[in-house]
Amino acid sequence: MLQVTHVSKKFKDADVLKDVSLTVKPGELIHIVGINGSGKSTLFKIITGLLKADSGTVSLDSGDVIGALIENPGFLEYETAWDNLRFLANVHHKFQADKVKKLLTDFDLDPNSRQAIGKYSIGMRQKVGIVQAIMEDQNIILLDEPTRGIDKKGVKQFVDLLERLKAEGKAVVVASHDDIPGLVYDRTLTLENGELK
Ligand SMILES: Nc1ncnc2c1ncn2[C@@H]1O[C@H](COP(=O)(O)OP(=O)(O)OP(=O)(O)O)[C@@H](O)[C@H]1O
Repeated sequence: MLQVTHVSKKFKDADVLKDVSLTVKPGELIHIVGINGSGKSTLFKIITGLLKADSGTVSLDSGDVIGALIENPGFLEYETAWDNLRFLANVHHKFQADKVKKLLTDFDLDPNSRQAIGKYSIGMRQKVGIVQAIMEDQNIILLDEPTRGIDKKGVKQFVDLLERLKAEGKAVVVASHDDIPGLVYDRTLTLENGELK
């Protein structure tokens, strides 16, 4: 279980997050809606430890592992999607080839492609970014504008994927500025003027 308690963050004089609290339980699918610049990425960066909050806490249960797609996923541009995913998972000694193959194929990406990821379209990169956020059986998954650049068929595949994750008891938080067609959430919260309600 993820618990964000009274988190605040300022950049210079701007209050980006003001006393934000959020609890995410296993199997929950949560939507955080907010316009560009409302602080969605900042919140995810604080949850993952990339940024430090000015005050407040983030806590996880023992055994919780966070997977995240934040902003534009960074990859080794001259390497293939497969080699990028293998590299990332090997950092944790957890590369599951069969699983990665299935996740890529489910998104109409070719696991055997020799194309460098630098030549992928934005939507294709997003798909690989989503795969890296879940391929190690992470149980708390944070996805920032996950469907950016993804076509209609890919969005449907994404919705199916989230339903499967939910059925497996994974918690997913999707941050986006608009609705993702077909996606039904357990809860929708709005991030506005630094407040999450
Ligand atoms: N490192 C930083 N230093 C200064 N200001 C920052 C920094 N990171 C973010 N900001 C500012 O904080 C605000 C929130 O940014 P953030 O990226 O969290 O918004 P967002 O909701 O994710 O936006 P988008 O939907 O455009 O990705 C913005 O005004 C941004 O300019």
